Amino acid sequence: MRSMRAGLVLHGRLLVTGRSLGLSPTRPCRSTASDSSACELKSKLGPTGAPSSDGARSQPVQEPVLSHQEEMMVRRLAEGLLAQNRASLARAITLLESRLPRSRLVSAALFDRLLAAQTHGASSESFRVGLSGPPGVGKSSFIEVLGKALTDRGHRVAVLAVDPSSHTSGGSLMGDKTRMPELTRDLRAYIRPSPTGGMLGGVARSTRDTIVLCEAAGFNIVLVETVGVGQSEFAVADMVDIFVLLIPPAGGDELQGIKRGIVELADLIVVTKADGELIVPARQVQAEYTSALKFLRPRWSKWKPKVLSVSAQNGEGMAQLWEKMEDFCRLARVSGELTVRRRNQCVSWMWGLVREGAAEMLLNYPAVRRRAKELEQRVAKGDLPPGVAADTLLEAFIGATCREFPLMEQHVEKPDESTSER
Ligand SMILES: Nc1nc2c(ncn2[C@@H]2O[C@H](COP(=O)(O)OP(=O)(O)OP(=O)(O)O)[C@@H](O)[C@H]2O)c(=O)[nH]1
Repeated sequence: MRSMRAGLVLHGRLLVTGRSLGLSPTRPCRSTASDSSACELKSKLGPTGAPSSDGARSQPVQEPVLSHQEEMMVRRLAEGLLAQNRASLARAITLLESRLPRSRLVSAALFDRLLAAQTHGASSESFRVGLSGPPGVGKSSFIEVLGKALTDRGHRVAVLAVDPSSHTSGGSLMGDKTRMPELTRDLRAYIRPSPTGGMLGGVARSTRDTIVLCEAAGFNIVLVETVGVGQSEFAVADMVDIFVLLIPPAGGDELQGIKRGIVELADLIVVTKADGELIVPARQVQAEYTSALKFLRPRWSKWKPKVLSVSAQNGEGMAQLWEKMEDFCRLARVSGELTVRRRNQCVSWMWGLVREGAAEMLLNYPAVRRRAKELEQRVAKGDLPPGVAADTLLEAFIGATCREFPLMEQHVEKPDESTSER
């Protein structure tokens, strides 16, 4: 606790802005050893934004107290979510995606309430599936068929579509409901595009929290779909239980638009469109990947990545694929590795947000921003080693915060080593 306080004093701005962003003061995280989902509910806030991106000064400290209206909103949303009401889920996600400080405050309170209702117990039963593949590989057709098969078996399926290109192309291609017409009409399914503003690795920071909200609303299978753009696949792989890479039935990674390193992250590789004339090339690609995987170090003690081929057009291979996914889920649960993976993901997500928030905060000081430009140029020319430039920039940041909060300097305490970042 002491070290945490020191951190807050040292970065006085964090204290101020963290509060204005609605870091809930009410309760410490009550995560149990058996389930990291409580922490997921609790660690839902994105990076801080003060001073605001336009360089404006941060708001004065404001007590994160909800108005009566906001309290009512939180209660209604929580009740709606727990009653598996889709409209409440949609509203809760919209609230979560908002970057307005009050909205963050309200959504933090909502997560608090869900935590209090012990909904995290339910999410430990959920299964989070990441799906990625190059454009045109057949993701929507695949999800439509798999999703329908799952809802027919009684599962409740949420599909979160992350399209990192949507903020530049102006619209969310992946959110287009015509892509999965049957699943869109299915009352046991819920499809939602994830916006990409304020991205972490190309994935909306709210995507991860949206998974938790969907689980609270009773969706026991969450499919997170991403197109292979930027670093989005890597970010998605780090927020799911199983990561499935879809590959088209054509040779060569580059030809297929598959990024280096992504194959290593796949727990399952699925060659799509294995029908008609494409059966033979699909089987060839399957064989190529099967032998390539032999040389990779498995990420799980009880699971070796597998390669399958399927056709969304005629349904061939889809049942076997789901069987494999279930095998994976069972093994990962029984071995306890799933719990460990989720916990590690929470921690790494937290640090990712801290890094992103700290960089944002740092650059919001005009003086630091100016210094950064100058240092960048010197580093680019080779006049200054990057490490020295980074230290100089951090010093400029500390100088700026100390100038702003002169009393803070006197209170700077040595951070407790046991809790410092690894
Ligand atoms: N033969 C065959 N074609 C398929 C199959 N699945 C998808 N396709 C075709 O492949 C094309 C792309 O399919 P989509 O499902 O839209 O692929 P996607 O990866 O979602 O594409 P984006 O929306 O561009 O990311 C379409 O013309 C589909 O008809 C399949 O199982 N067999």
